[in-house]
Amino acid sequence: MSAPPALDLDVTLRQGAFDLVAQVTAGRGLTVLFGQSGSGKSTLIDLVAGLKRPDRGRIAVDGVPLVHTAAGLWLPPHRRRVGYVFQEARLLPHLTVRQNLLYGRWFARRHVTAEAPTLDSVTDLLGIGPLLGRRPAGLSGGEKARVALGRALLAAPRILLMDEPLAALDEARKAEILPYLERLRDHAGLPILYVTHAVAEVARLATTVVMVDQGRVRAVGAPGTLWSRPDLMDLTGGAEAGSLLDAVVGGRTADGLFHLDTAAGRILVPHLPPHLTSGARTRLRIPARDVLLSDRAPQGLSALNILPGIVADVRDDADGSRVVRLECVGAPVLARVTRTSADALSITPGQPLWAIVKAVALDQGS
Ligand SMILES: Nc1ncnc2c1ncn2[C@@H]1O[C@H](COP(=O)(O)OP(=O)(O)OP(=O)(O)O)[C@@H](O)[C@H]1O
Repeated sequence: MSAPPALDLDVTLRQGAFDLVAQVTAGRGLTVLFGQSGSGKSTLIDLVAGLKRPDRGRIAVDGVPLVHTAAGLWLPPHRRRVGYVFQEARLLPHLTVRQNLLYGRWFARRHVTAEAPTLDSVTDLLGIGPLLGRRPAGLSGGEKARVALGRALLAAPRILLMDEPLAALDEARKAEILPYLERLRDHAGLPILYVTHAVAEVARLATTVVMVDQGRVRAVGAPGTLWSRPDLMDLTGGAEAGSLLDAVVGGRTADGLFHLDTAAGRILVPHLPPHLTSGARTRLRIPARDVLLSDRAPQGLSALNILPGIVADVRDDADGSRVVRLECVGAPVLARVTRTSADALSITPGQPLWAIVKAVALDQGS
């Protein structure tokens, strides 16, 4: 028998004028709930945590039912074994970091198994050993966030819920936390449901994305797939929209450029953040407005990255431009061009074109 999904949710809820009808099945790894303000992301998290009750439906985590309205089942929050990390750390100010961490463990005392994380393993994973004797008031925002994460992990949850955990931090603190979130995703063996508005966090962290729109789930899939769908551009970023490509860091060219191998072809970049060494996996963003199109193989251009492809979709965008989805070998690349340029190339599905990539964004890590 195959393992049950990490999260299986099928609920309806009416709160005030807002109507939520959602079905979400998430596997392991980190699932991002992405959508505009007021679309229902926090409500979904609160339903899993038990802070809200659905009018109808069921929620199960790792095959364990938490809610099943038809069967009269509703587990209260403290019996769900769900770890919730809020935007603000909510540490207990009179306790040291060690005592705050063990406070999380105290709640889990009845279900701590041999596999449950220990104080040492969590301290190592999050790099908070040097903070153990300190009190929250003296910690930076990033340090507090890591302690709050540690406390949630020590409660041995079945799933970790994170509602915009980085929103209150400045860019430097965000960059400090992101590598720990990656380690958590890759090594803690715990499904994570993560709310964010930030495409940079999706690019860096998401295994799967659930697009939430006005109380409905509009699409579910890998970030690269969803960010290349022109029909989702109203949610994926409008003018800022672009493709997300999975990449593996390769070697360097004779003149010092770094290779990034993607399914769409090899991309060359002049710089890489230091944590991206050969063999590392990353995701790069190619803004659609930074892609030019040509109907013949460009010659004598200074651009480094030219990807051949076939037009899969072309549509008008609200701002008067045209968005073209090009299938480049094994991955799609979006280009935003003016209608005049699109007409000059008479772009139609099936046509071969070359994408000239002017800029590639790599999210900086530590
Ligand atoms: N207790 C409540 N009573 C009535 N309406 C509510 C209640 N809680 C939330 N809402 C409404 O439900 C909708 C969804 O809210 P929710 O907080 O889930 O959105 P969100 O996608 O998380 O938004 P944001 O990104 O701004 O945090 C909003 O229109 C909100 O005003």
